[in-house]
Amino acid sequence: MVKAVVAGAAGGIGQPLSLLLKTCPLITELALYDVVNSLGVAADLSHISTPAKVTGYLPPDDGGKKAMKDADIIVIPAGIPRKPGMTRDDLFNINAGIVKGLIEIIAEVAPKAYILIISNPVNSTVPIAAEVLKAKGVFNAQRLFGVTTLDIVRAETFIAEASGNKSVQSINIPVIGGHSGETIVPLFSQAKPSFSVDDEKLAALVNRVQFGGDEVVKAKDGAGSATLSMAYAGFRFAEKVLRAMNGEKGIVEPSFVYLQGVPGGEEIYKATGCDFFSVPIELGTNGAEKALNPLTNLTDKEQTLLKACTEALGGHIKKGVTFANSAPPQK
Ligand SMILES: NC(=O)c1ccc[n+]([C@@H]2O[C@H](COP(=O)([O-])OP(=O)(O)OC[C@H]3O[C@@H](n4cnc5c(N)ncnc54)[C@H](O)[C@@H]3O)[C@@H](O)[C@H]2O)c1
Ligand SMILES: O=C(O)C[C@H](O)C(=O)O
Repeated sequence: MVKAVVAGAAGGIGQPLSLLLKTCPLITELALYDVVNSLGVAADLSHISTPAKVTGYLPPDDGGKKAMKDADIIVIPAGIPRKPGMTRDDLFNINAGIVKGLIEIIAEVAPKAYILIISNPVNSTVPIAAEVLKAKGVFNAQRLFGVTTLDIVRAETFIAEASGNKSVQSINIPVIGGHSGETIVPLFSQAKPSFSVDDEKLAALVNRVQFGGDEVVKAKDGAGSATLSMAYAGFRFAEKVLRAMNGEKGIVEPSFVYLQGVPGGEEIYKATGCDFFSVPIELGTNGAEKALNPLTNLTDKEQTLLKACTEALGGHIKKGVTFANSAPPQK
């Protein structure tokens, strides 16, 4: 029996993500929580002929607690998205409180759940979640993930386009660091299969992965940010976590984790000085079982990207930690 929850299920990401989760045979119960419209989304999805039993919850009568009670995996895309001209950090003032409130509920009613955070700014919301769970005495770094899969999905797509590789799904590329602008570090030198483009094209590819989110925000012109590609990416990561929970071996995907709480993460922490960092993670029945070190054999250009990443990321992490430890409990 596997209970999955989407918190923010009625939103632009939440709806297609819930649809994809409803199609996943590994899930037996799918609880949809939102402050609006979740009952309608749940009724709609409940007619689909797949095993997961779908239920919807709103805040009244402790709906959040009921939705998340004893969940095995909780995916969080709750919060406001960017409009043109905004940075992800501009979302902090609203989304920090939303994530803090949801994690407070999870700490109480589903302390063992795997938590996958999509809400931006991921570089700060994941540290907020960790601090809240620590304060409640239920933090398990192996079960807390910032979802950075969209950066990997973009890198795979853009390489396939640039190199003319027709089998995009065979491409593997680590993207490490954080999830915003210069904190996103695609390691094209470690792409499999390897590929080669001139320096100018490589710089353009790096830039496109780092600022791919802006491309969508601009095209949507005030109507939000990436939702469909994010739902795909969020499902891809959640499904890998579920398959690993189910005993499948050899599943690796980068994710933004608390390095010192994941085996193998300590040496990456020492090299970057960042408590939280996205690196390839080996997933298993205990969640993040091993952080794989991608920092050996970086090219000079990647070293430069890494320096810019760690300089910015440290501040984002600190902002989240400070907020978590100073804001009062959320209602
Ligand atoms: N990690 C990534 O790669 C990535 C990619 C795309 C978007 N995002 C982020 O995901 C978030 C959601 O984006 P979206 O386009 O789906 O936004 P959206 O506004 O369409 O949906 C957000 C949903 O969250 C709900 N919500 C708000 N407060 C809530 C609460 N306390 N509890 C439960 N639900 C609540 C809203 O009612 C809404 O339905 C944004 O912060 C966005 O920046 C992250
Ligand atoms: O760009 C955004 O604000 C949403 C998301 O983080 C993305 O990368 O598409």
